[in-house]
Order: sequence, then C-alpha cells, then structure tokens
Amino acid sequence: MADPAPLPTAELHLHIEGTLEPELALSLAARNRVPLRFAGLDELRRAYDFRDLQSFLDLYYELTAVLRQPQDYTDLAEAYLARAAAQGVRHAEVFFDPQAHLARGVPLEAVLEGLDEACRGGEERHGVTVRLIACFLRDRDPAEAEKLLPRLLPYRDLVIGVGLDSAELGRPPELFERVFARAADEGLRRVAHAGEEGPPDYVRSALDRLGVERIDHGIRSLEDDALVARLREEQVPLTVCPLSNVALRCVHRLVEHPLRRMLDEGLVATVNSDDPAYFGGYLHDNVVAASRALGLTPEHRRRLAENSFRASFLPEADKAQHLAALAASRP
Ligand code: HPA
Ligand SMILES: [Zn+2]
Repeated sequence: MADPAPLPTAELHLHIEGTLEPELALSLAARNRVPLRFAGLDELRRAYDFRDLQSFLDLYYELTAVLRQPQDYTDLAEAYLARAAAQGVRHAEVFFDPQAHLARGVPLEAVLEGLDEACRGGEERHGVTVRLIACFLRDRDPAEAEKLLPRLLPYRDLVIGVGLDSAELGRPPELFERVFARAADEGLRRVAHAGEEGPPDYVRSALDRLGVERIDHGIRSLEDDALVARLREEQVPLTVCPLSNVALRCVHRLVEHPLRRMLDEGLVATVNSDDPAYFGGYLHDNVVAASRALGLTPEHRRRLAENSFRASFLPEADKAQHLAALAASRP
C-alpha cells in the first residue's frame, strides 16, 4: 500500500538542537573551528546508536558544541522548517535548551537572535508559524532554572512557555515546583517531559505540582489504569514520539508502541519527532512508520492531526482556522 500523504499538523515536541543533521554538524564544526572526535560523516553516523536516553543525551550535548554564533542557530532552525513544511507541519512549538548553550559560554541573546531570525521568516518562507518553549535541564540544579526564568521574560513574544527535559530518572518533576509556579505567575505556558523513562508517578507530579498543560511522551502512563482514566477525563494532551521511543529503547519495537492503544482509550495523543536528526525521521516519517507498524487507519491519522492543533498554544481563532483547513484537506 502507498504511504499516506501528510496532513496539516502542529508539531508540539521538537528539540531544535535535535534537528542537527550530521552534515550540518560537520560543516558548523569547520566554520567555527570546533574540534570533534569523529573523523568524518561515516564515523559520526555510526555514533547514532543509543542504549537509552542518557547515551543519546551524551551525543546530543556533545554536538551542540558546534553551535556558537547567531547564524548557526538560524541555519539550524531554517533547515528544520524546510523539512517540517514538506512533512505537513503548519505550526511548531519548538523546544530549546538555554542552559546547554549558556554552559558553553554562548549568550542567551545570541541563541535567541539566531532562532528569531529563522522563526520570523517561517510563515512567509515555509508556511510554518513558530513559537519557542525554553526547557529547563532537570539533571541540573533547580536554582539555575530559577535564575534563568527572568532572563527569558523579555523574549515572551517568541518564548511562550517553559518545559522540562534531559535525564529523567531520579529527577522527579516536583524538584522544579518553584520555577514552574513563577512561570505560571508570569502567564507562561507549561509542559514537561514525564513518563518517557520515568514512572507514571512523574506524570502525576508534573500535572499536580508543576501544573503542566501537556505531557511530553507520557507513554509509561499506560502502566497505571487510574492515571489513564484521569488523562482521558481531563483530556490532557500527550506529545508522543514513536521513533524516539524505539531509538532510546523505551519501547522494544514499533509494533509494541502504545500509540494506538492511547488513541483507542480516548487519550489526546499527538505524533511528533522529538530529535529527528538522531532518531531517523521527521514528523510525517513518524506517522508513516507508526501507521505501518500499528495499522493506524485514516481516521486515526486525522484524529492525531486534529489533536495537534487542539493541544497547541495557538489562539482559539487560529486553531479554528487550522482545523477548518484540515477538514477541507482530503489527501
Ligand atoms: O527525548 C528527550 N527526553 C529528554 N530530554 C531530551 N532532550 C532532547 N530530547 C530529549
Ligand atoms: Zn523530547
């Protein structure tokens, strides 16, 4: 059977640093004279083989070293927008990791100047609107996140929310209760990675202690019937990333992925690409692979696309426009 065509969709779980393709990593390394331990493209590609979240994060942070100037961030985001647009993405709420850049001596202003340049042109050049979500690194001191928050506020036209990412095990969401409460006071939107490698209780804690409006991943919620019932009742959106879950061995094989069960249980699941340069595919590649492995129907795919706009932080009028365009599209 032919692959399904992409539907207009919002991408809600995408780390801009995770869109760094090996070719771009090498060319930025050369441009900025940053030494890498890989002899060339083939050797670098061979490193994209992960045992778990931590082994991926080690490479992900290592390669961010090539990002130094505003232009590097513009090139990175521009390349993502071109690829995403070709895969049906019409709106993207993009994560970035300020602490990963600050720790290397790259000023927040340089990161945001570069990203802003690409994002502002996103609609005109690619038909994709973009907003940013700044993620706090949960394996670092929560006090660092608390210091960072006020520095994000001058950029709130672009940076509409905060998230929580990086190594999950042993770092429960409640460690970040104070900074998320401050973000809420400032009117920022809130999301958190939870239930990727961590237990279902981390999903509960993200909802109850951080007040998040979406859960990133959340696949381990399925281990807890009471939590599933709550997610269904409260219609909490889950930003699911099937190829990521297999690449990081959170799910053994795609045929065992819980995405279809989530939809059939009435959960507000969406499909996203997480770190597409590392995990083998952009948004529609995830939809196609999950469709094949799980036998998703055209109705499932339409629901995923509808869920993505409903779960987005777009103003209601824009959501309605996207949903109307989706309803009119009959690929
Ligand atoms: O999938 C992820 N999980 C946690 N942290 C991350 N940072 C980039 N990608 C991820
Ligand atoms: Zn992620």
